Amino acid sequence: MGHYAAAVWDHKAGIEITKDWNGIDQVLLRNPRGASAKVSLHGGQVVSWRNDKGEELLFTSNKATFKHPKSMRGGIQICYPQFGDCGILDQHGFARNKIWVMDENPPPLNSKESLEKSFVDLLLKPSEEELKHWPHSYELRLRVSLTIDGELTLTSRVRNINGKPFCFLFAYHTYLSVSDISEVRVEGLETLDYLDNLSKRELLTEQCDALTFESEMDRTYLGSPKVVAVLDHERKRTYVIEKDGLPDTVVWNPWEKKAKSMVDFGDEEYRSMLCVDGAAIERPITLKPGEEWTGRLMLTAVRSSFCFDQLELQSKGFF
Ligand SMILES: O=P(O)(O)OC[C@H]1O[C@@H](O)[C@H](O)[C@@H](O)[C@@H]1O
Repeated sequence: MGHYAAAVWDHKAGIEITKDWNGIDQVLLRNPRGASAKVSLHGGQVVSWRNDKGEELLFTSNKATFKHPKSMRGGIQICYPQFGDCGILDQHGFARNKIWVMDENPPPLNSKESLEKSFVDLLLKPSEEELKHWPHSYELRLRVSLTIDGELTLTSRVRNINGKPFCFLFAYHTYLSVSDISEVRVEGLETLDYLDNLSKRELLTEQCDALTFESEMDRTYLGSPKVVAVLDHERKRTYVIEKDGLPDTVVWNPWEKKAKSMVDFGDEEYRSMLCVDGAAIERPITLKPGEEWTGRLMLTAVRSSFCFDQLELQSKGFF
């Protein structure tokens, strides 16, 4: 890291503001090695994450619509304050459909945080109109940062501004780009209990050594470990997904039949994506007035070969 002086590469130096097709601001984060990430004020959604070779690591559907207020199919969506359809709000809550605001003078989140990353802070607060539907005063601060190694970190802080205690669920709905779903294996979820969302959230226990995919899957793994790995053999790439404050992991692939029923998703696109979401779903988070919650997701994409990925995962503390 030595020769990238903090003064040359601070969080502002690596930032560019662009507009999307609807004129809504997007923030492009870049690092000196050529990796990048793009975050939209529409939904606070990460719409792109590229490595230093310019390869896109997140999936976006070719049929995705970029029309406010509908969220875009792909990237990383913020699901808050509801996950799925269990609640009074629209599926996955309202955060992914709102226009967020960029904080021009973001505070330091903690003293240990290095400036040698480019980052942006987006804010979401309820309007008077929104308080009629969900009467809780909150501030949601999302920090998206990109390091010199191309690691992408999303840190969300929810604060109860005043009033009464409230509860919420949260998920980083993360669409990973994969070569072919039949070549993919997820490690770290073996032996865990999960809710099967395809059979009325029935509680089951994972029996397989590693997850592989042959049909539709929609599961919430409970009390999952801090690190989960998604291995893509054909592309020789391993995604390492690390999380804090997010006890659950959702794994979703719509497969053929559901893909055909989704208007903003191609019939065959289920082959090239997999959603693995760090989440807090089983136990709602409760905040008393003035309290704050933090949930963090760190994504790394490493080159893997049969032996090498063992070493990489080891160095990440996976084994
Ligand atoms: O179509 P949406 O609202 O973006 O949701 C997509 C999927 O998101 C997943 O996280 C859920 O587990 C699935 O049940 C859901 O179908």
